[in-house]
Amino acid sequence: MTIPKTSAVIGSGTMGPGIAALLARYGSTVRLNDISEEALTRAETACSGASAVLDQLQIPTVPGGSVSYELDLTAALDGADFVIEAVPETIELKKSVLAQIEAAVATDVVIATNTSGIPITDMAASMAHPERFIGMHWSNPPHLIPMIEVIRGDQTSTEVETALVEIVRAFGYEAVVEKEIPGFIENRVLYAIMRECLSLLEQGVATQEDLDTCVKWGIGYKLAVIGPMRLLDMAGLDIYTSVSSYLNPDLSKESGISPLVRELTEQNRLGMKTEDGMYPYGEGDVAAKRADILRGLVTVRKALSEIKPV
Ligand SMILES: NC(=O)c1ccc[n+]([C@@H]2O[C@H](COP(=O)([O-])OP(=O)(O)OC[C@H]3O[C@@H](n4cnc5c(N)ncnc54)[C@H](O)[C@@H]3O)[C@@H](O)[C@H]2O)c1
Ligand SMILES: Cc1ncc(CO)c(C(=O)O)c1O
Repeated sequence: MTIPKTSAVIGSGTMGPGIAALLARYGSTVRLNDISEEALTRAETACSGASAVLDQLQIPTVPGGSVSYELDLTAALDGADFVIEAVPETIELKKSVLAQIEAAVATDVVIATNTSGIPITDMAASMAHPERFIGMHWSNPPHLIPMIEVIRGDQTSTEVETALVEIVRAFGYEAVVEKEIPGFIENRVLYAIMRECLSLLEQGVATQEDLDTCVKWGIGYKLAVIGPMRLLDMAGLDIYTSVSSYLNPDLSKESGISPLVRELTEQNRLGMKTEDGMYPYGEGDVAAKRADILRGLVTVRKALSEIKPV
């Protein structure tokens, strides 16, 4: 299966609209569903914005694609060849939505979940046809970040995995999770980085600004061109052995929530969504930062697409 003729995206919050816009760009007829009419209204603006970004990336429009906004789940799923679930990250809700989806589609329709890290096998436990269920973990913003993790559950069929990899390759890069583990690959690496950064901040080793500068212009810049495994070869495994022998025992072993994040969350200082978090945001700052982030991601994506993979 390359790009499915008819797709349904269930959940139209942060992730759903960008996913829908990308599938439509590649020619799929997409129905975007949500329980909230307000979310669907916002989604129209979000999809237009995502489509404009795809224009900036000069992603060609495959004829026939579209996004429609459907409050009724059954109508959204009617005739769908492919379904992506993108509702909030609680397994109980996801299981409930998956049951509703299964009741409305043919038994061979591939159902993918955009979960950030809940084991696929656990989610599939209550499904009638778990063989057609698979993890498809997009990264935010989904229409810009071309890497998508593909995660089998214990009962996911090989055919479904192959079909999903083919879909991802039509517009991006797949990273196949060979052994199911919470957080898969991307978020385990990201959360290890976040844990260490938060630990350094809490210890007073660095400020937010210097942490961001160090990671962006030191590690992030380098890792955008050289993956960590290639970097090991470039640095030399002997260097890694020497440094990790004293450094690994000293890295953060925080197994709970960062005390600083817990404190900020309890104060409802959640970040851009509350205009205060790791950084304060004045009037208009959030919209400006989001625009700067999009511009930066487009510029870097264009540059990366012009270099020979290392
Ligand atoms: N936000 C991210 O950075 C990100 C990145 C990758 C993956 N994810 C994962 O994607 C999923 C969605 O995340 P999000 O950030 O878009 O969440 P979100 O809270 O922004 O959006 C979820 C949407 O689902 C809707 N919804 C709730 N119950 C529903 C139902 N029964 N049927 C239909 N819609 C329903 C909500 O109204 C909301 O609009 C989660 O599993 C999350 O972990 C999030
Ligand atoms: C902090 C954080 N947590 C989860 C995800 C995706 O599952 C992201 C992301 O996609 O950027 C993230 O930043």
